[in-house]
Amino acid sequence: MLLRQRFCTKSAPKVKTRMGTQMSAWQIFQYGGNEELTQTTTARVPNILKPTDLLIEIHAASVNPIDTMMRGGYGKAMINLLRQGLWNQAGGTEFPLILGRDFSGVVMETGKGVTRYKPGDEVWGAIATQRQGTHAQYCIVGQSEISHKPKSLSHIEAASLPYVAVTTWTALCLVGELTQKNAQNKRVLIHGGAGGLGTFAIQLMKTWGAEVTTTCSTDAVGLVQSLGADVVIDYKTQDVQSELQRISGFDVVLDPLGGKIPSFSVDLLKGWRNSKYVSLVTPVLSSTDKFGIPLGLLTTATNFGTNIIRGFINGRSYRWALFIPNGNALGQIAKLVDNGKIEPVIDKVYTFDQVPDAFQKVEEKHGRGKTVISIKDS
Ligand SMILES: NC(=O)C1=CN([C@@H]2O[C@H](COP(=O)(O)OP(=O)(O)OC[C@H]3O[C@@H](n4cnc5c(N)ncnc54)[C@H](OP(=O)(O)O)[C@@H]3O)[C@@H](O)[C@H]2O)C=CC1
Repeated sequence: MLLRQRFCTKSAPKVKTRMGTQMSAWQIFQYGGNEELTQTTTARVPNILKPTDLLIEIHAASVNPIDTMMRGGYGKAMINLLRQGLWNQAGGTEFPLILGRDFSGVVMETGKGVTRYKPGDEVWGAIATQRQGTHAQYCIVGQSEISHKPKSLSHIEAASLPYVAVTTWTALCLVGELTQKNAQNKRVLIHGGAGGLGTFAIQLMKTWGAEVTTTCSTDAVGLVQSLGADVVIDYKTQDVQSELQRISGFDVVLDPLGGKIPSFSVDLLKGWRNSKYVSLVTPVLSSTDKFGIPLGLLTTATNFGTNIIRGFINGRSYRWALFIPNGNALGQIAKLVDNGKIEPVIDKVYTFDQVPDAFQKVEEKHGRGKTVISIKDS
């Protein structure tokens, strides 16, 4: 495990114009398993289509559970609906599809409406699901999806954070309504503390003065304690239900694991105290895949409504959160990183040729921090 391991930061290359019309990338041509991942050196370098878009040279990217799920077709009904606009502009189609949702890299070209960045700037970002992904030499991003990268991190270190950081921000801050000002002494339960998302969420909450309880396996207890977790429950050796019920009364519960979290978790919240259970496993994408968009949305709304009513009955609130690109949040997180408040936790770094191995690792679902792909320096 590379906790805060230092990698050389290379100075930004001289940027004048795009390097060529073809690039290396990992693509899929149909949904399926790892065997669908195809490496090419002749993918088309994407074009800037909107004035607020930028062309990025990617130095490093991470692999997230969403990449392995999208490889299998998860969310395709909704994501393809969102992609229609891009297809109309670029004349593209669903395949070949490049996976990968975050990156650290360098700005190569900017659209006319880009005001905050210029060629040569080092940036990081987590991009919308309908865009072509970041497991490639270049990608197109919108200026609202990125910020300047933390100066204190190498590209490999930086690439480990954007997707999990922005998702955590959405879940705990936008949906869970925690802020730097009000989080002090709040009691927060973070399930799955050893994974990519958990390792970031623990650090953010500790930086803001919350009291953090987390669950993880035996071998990860030391890791989550080193990140600041106040109470650690080892779900392999301890009775999670009785331990959590003993200390219950949480202001916010973050549930990234959905069905793996026992239903009693909702009852661990403080009653009648504006407490919130935030789940990162929403049925919206799986329901629309299964039933089509109208019926899938209806099923989701019914499910959501049931949980809201349940929340009203006991004064607690049940909410879902989804990744939403957020360059402003990344800018604030970059400052926390440069101030030494948050550190990247990297499980393993793979070369660009080893992308299928990186997918396999993430698919095993036993992350201890993040899985990163080195692209520029591979
Ligand atoms: N809605 C959204 O937009 C998003 C949702 N997510 C969700 O968050 C989940 C986690 O993401 P991420 O952290 O990146 O994934 P990782 O694969 O990095 O981590 C998953 C972690 O969960 C732990 N875990 C599994 N079961 C339990 C359990 N019963 N109790 C405690 N810990 C457990 C694993 O540890 P161990 O090896 O000990 O089992 C592992 O450390 C994803 O699977 C996805 O469902 C993530 C990002 C966006």
